[in-house]
Amino acid sequence: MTSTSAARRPSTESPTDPVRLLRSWAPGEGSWFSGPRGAMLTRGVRARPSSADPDAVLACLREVGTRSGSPAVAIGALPYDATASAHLVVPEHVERAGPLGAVLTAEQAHAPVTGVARPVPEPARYEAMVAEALARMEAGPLEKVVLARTLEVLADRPVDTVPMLRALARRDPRLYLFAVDLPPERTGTPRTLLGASPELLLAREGHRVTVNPLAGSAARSSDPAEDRRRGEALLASAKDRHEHALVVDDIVERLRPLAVDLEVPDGPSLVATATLWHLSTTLRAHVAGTEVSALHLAQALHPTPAVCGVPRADAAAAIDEIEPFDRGFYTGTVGWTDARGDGEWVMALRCGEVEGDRVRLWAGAGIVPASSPPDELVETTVKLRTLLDALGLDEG
Ligand SMILES: C=C(O[C@H]1C=CC=C(C(=O)O)[C@@H]1O)C(=O)O
Repeated sequence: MTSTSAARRPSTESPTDPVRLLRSWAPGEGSWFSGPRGAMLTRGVRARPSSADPDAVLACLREVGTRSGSPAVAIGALPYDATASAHLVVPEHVERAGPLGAVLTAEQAHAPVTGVARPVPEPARYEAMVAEALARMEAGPLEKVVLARTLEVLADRPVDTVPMLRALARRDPRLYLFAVDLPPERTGTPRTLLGASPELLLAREGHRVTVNPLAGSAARSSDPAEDRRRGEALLASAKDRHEHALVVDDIVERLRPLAVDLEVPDGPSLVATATLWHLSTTLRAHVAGTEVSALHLAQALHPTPAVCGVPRADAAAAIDEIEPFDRGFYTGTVGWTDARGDGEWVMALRCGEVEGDRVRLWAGAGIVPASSPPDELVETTVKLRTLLDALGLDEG
């Protein structure tokens, strides 16, 4: 563990206005995380855990807590590839508030970003990637794989992440909104991972554990009757229910050795974001003691088949071989964990990495034998809109 100056005292955690809190987020100064359980703004760096190993993080949090006399939190992001470097910090200040709710609707839209967005791979190549995954499924043990594509945006000026986060909050404040400073990669330019994810990997509150996988998606419609029809069709779709069940089964198998009283609903239900319907299952369980922290549980589940596939090793190999880019933190997990073992970790989806005038956006789709390449391309295009709209860019 490395420590930085403790010149500023940590704030005590007090109830506060979530909108005021959101408006005080500034890139380079700390991180933002919010969802249905509340919002968190952090500032400064008190310590950096030496690794993302959950025991090392818990030990670091307990040491910082003892030294500072107040409960410590670690916040950050873990990459898709568990062998790549995680980014976790123990902030100097943590301020919490209730959920954002529908409170930013009156806020002014910001000036759109202008620039060019280059798809990597090209859309036709993405369809070929899906076709290749389908061929692998016919030939071998692969049952499901999530394949992604990216948009590389080059803006005509440095991109301001403050209005982007506010735009995400305005559009759908109930999602998991995050903005995490990442260590600079090129020429010291600050990097921010920013997103509006609908998917909770795991929350631990005391002994209670909640897991909420999503898999199976359909684009929404502006016509209410058609919108409802699409939601109902998704709920009835054998292809999407299968894609979803593979995720739930994998989570149940990995959670069972770590938790008790596991409750698994009989079937999925529908949830909606501004652009998509998803199949959703909320699983609940209990864990004993603080030794199995939210971070332990998140790492035990990650990467679920909502972002990787089944069997995991075959899907990971297919992703490695078929996708022409490094996922970085996309399809990793973003969140926080504290010294009591509580925490929330969400899937890093509907997100982008902003670095000066460059933004990289990602979106993926779960491929199962009944998938069709053009439909999966459309699904990724709809998913990319979340961040494109936050940027104010038309391309997609
Ligand atoms: C991989 C993504 O979504 C996952 C989460 C929800 C639904 C999904 C789907 O229907 O394919 C994906 O598994 C993404 O948004 O980039």
